[in-house]
Amino acid sequence: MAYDKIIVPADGEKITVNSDFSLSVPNHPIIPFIEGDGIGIDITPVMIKVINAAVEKAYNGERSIAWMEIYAGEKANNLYGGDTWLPDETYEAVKEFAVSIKGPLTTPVGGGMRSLNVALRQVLDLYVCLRPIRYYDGTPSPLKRPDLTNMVIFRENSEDIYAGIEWEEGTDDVKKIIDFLQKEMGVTKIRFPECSGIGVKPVSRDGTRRLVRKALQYAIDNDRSSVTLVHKGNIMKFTEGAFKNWGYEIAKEEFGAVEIDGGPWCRFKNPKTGNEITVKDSIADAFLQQILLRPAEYDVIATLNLNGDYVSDALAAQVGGIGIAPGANLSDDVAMFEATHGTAPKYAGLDKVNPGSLILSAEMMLRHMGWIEAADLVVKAMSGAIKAQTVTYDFERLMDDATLLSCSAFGDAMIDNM
Ligand SMILES: NC(=O)C1=CN([C@@H]2O[C@H](COP(=O)(O)OP(=O)(O)OC[C@H]3O[C@@H](n4cnc5c(N)ncnc54)[C@H](OP(=O)(O)O)[C@@H]3O)[C@@H](O)[C@H]2O)C=CC1
Ligand SMILES: O=C(O)CCC(=O)C(=O)O
Ligand SMILES: [Mg+2]
Repeated sequence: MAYDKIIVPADGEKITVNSDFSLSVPNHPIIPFIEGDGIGIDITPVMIKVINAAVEKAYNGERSIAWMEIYAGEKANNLYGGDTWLPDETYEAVKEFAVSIKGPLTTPVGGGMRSLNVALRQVLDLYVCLRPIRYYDGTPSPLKRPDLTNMVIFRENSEDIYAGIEWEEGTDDVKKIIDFLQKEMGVTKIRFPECSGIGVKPVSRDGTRRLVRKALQYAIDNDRSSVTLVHKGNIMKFTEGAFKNWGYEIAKEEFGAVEIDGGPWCRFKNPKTGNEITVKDSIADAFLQQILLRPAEYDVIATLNLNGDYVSDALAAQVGGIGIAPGANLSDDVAMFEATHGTAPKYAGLDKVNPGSLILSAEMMLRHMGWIEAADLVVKAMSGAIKAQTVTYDFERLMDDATLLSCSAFGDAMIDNM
């Protein structure tokens, strides 16, 4: 495809996706990246420097990444003009090059444009938001035993209230919807119909099944002991409650799970290891206290979009905060990696924040590409820098004798620890 503002590096090659969705990764793959708004300007260059160092060290120069900048958010609007926050060619590049990484993008609250982050996920149908949560020794945490938190979140990424179907209070449209609900659907429980906004929450059987299928398969491939379906199905019966039912349904239908003690919990044998995998569920409010009090009882988590958003930041806090919380947005053939945190605007351009979340997202990207040796070096570097207590402000303020580093100096400390 011919691009307008995107410059495709001449010294790189495309990653291709095979018919079984495995990747063919050349030695010099082109990886598109979005710098991101706010602290994107601080963390993205540091991520690139650390990843380049890990790849160079792991493969002695035989492999390298050809980074290709693509645009979204403020930078896209400045470059393309005409209110272009997410150019079509950005979507095209993410699809064409199969593996990419992005910094955070700003979303205004209460009005203005809808989330660019969500748009990327929905337009490209990146239906899994994968967010692993693990503890690095020496990281400051509010828990006595943060090492017991080791979970992997599968957050549904394409539906739920993130579909953005809502009508603003006071508009003709919301009046029409409220009229319809009252007159045609027999709804009597809108407490203040004259001054309500209305939102719609679509949750589907197909959307749930494809997400839970990925979570169950992940548990098999990684020899994990349980998958917990997190929902608020006691209140939202036909969306969150249905998510729970459809989750159990696919575990039984496709993975051969059988109910334990009359259900609904069920269990199946991991076909690769012979170990048991328990499929269980938890109501979201209780789950949020369970993960603090009994984290060891939870492993792989499958949940809806909004719950997954809340649970991601909450779990990240247990093991050091969103400064080191990585993630990926995945379809069957496209992978876009991104940090769990946002643009943290008050810190933008200060060379202050923790680049760890984006660097660990890139670590997931290397693993996805099969560049395991480089990924392992990134993990070693992160562990080493934290153990040496050479850390950014977010950790330093919670540690006794740590050395405070800037964002870029932390990247250098990681490289020193490879
Ligand atoms: N995927 C994405 O692109 C996302 C985008 N957003 C968007 O980002 C904007 C800001 O959102 P906001 O709610 O403030 O959430 P943020 O995640 O941007 O920041 C909240 C707080 O988290 C801490 N934090 C965030 N990033 C880091 C980091 N790299 N290192 C250390 N600490 C960090 C800071 O805490 P402290 O103040 O204690 O130092 C910060 O004030 C909004 O427009 C939102 O929509 C939000 C989430 C994801
Ligand atoms: O899109 C946004 O602005 C917020 C997204 C978010 O919080 C997340 O993906 O965790
Ligand atoms: Mg979030």
